[in-house]
Amino acid sequence: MTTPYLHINGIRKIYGPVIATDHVELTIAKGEFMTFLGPSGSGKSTTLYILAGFQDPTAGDIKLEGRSILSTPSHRRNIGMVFQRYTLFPHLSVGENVAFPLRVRRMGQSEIAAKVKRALALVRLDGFEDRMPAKMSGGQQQRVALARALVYDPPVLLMDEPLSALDKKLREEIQFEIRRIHQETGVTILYVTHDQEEALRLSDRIAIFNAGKIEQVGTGPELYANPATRFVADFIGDSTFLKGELVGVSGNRAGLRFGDGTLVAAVPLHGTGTAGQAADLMLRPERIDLSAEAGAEGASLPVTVEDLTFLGNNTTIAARTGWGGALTVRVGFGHPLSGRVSKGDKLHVRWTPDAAHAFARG
Ligand SMILES: Nc1ncnc2c1ncn2[C@@H]1O[C@H](COP(=O)(O)OP(=O)(O)OP(=O)(O)O)[C@@H](O)[C@H]1O
Repeated sequence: MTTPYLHINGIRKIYGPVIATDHVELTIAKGEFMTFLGPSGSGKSTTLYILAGFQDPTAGDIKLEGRSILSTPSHRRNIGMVFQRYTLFPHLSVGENVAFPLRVRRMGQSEIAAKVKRALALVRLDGFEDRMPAKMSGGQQQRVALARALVYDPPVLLMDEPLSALDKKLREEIQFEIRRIHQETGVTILYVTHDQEEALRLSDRIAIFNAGKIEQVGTGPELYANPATRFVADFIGDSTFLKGELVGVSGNRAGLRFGDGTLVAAVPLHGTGTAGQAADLMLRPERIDLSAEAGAEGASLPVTVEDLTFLGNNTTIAARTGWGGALTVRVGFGHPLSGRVSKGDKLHVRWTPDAAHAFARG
C-alpha cells in the first residue's frame, strides 16, 4: 500500500469531561480538497487545530508523508491557516501583512516583493500593496488573509469557516475563487464548514462529523446517493423521514410498516436492523413523484396535500400520509401536475425502488 499523503491517525482529544474528538481516522491525498462538515461542537475545529499544532491530542498521531509532525512546533509545520474572522494586522498595509510570513522566514527583500506580488495576483488583489486593511471590504480582507496563508507555498492549507462572516453573495464569489486557487496551486486543503452547500460546491471529498466522530467520508454524490446513517442522510440534501417499523429484513433490504398498517416494500436498509425494530423511511423531496394514480405496490403512498409553495423552478408541496406522517415533494415547473394541485387534494407519492432508504433507530 502506498503511504497516504496526510494521515489523521486515531485522534482523540479530551477537555476535562468533554470528548471533543474520538478516534478520528482519515487519510487525505496530495492536492485533495477535503471538507469537514458537521454541526457546531462536533469536533471539526479541534481536529484542525491539532493539525495546525495549536492543540496536542490526548491520543493518536498526525503523519505527513509517513512522518509524525506532532513534535514539530506549529510555526515549523509549514501549514497555512485561514480563520473565520479576518486576522490581518490592522497597523500593517496589505503588502506588509502578506509579507509577514516571509519576514519571519528571513527571506531577502526582492524575493519578498516578488512573492507578495504573485500572492496578491493569485487572489485578484493586484496593486493593493499599500492599502490598509480597515479601508477594505470583508471579502477583500479575507482574500488578503488567503494570500498571506499561501505566500510561502505551504503544501497544506487549513481553513476554518473562512467565509462565515460574509454575506451570501460574497461568500459564493469567494468560494469560486478558492476553487480556482486550489486548481491553480495544487495545494492540499482541509476546510471546515457547517454549510452543506459550501461543502458540496468546494470539495473533492467530505468527512461528516457527528459528536466527535467521523460518520462517513465520500464525494458529495456518494454521500447523497448512499448515506451510511440517518445523520448523514439528514445532513446532505433535503430529506423527509417517516417513522415506522422494520418488516421482512433480508440482506441489505427491508420493508417498513406504518401506524395504520400501510406497508412499503423492500428498500435499501443502511446499517443493521431486525424485524420489529423502529425505523425511518427516508424520501428525498426531489426523488419522489406526485401523481393522481397509485404507483407500484409497496413503492407508493396515498397522501393529502396540506400546503404549496411556488419557488419559480419548482413547487414544494407539504403532504400528509394516512397515519399522519408529514412529507415534502418537489414538483418541477414542467411537471404535468404543476399548477394543478390544491390544498386538500388526495394524491399519491411514488418512487423508484432505490430512491427510498431505511434506517433502523438505535
Ligand atoms: N478549549 C476547550 N476547552 C474545553 N472544551 C472545548 C475546547 N475546545 C472545544 N471544546 C469542546 O469540544 C467539542 C468540540 O468542539 P469543536 O470546536 O471542535 O467543534 P466544531 O465542530 O468545530 O464546532 P463549531 O462549528 O461550533 O466550531 C465541543 O463540545 C466544545 O465545547
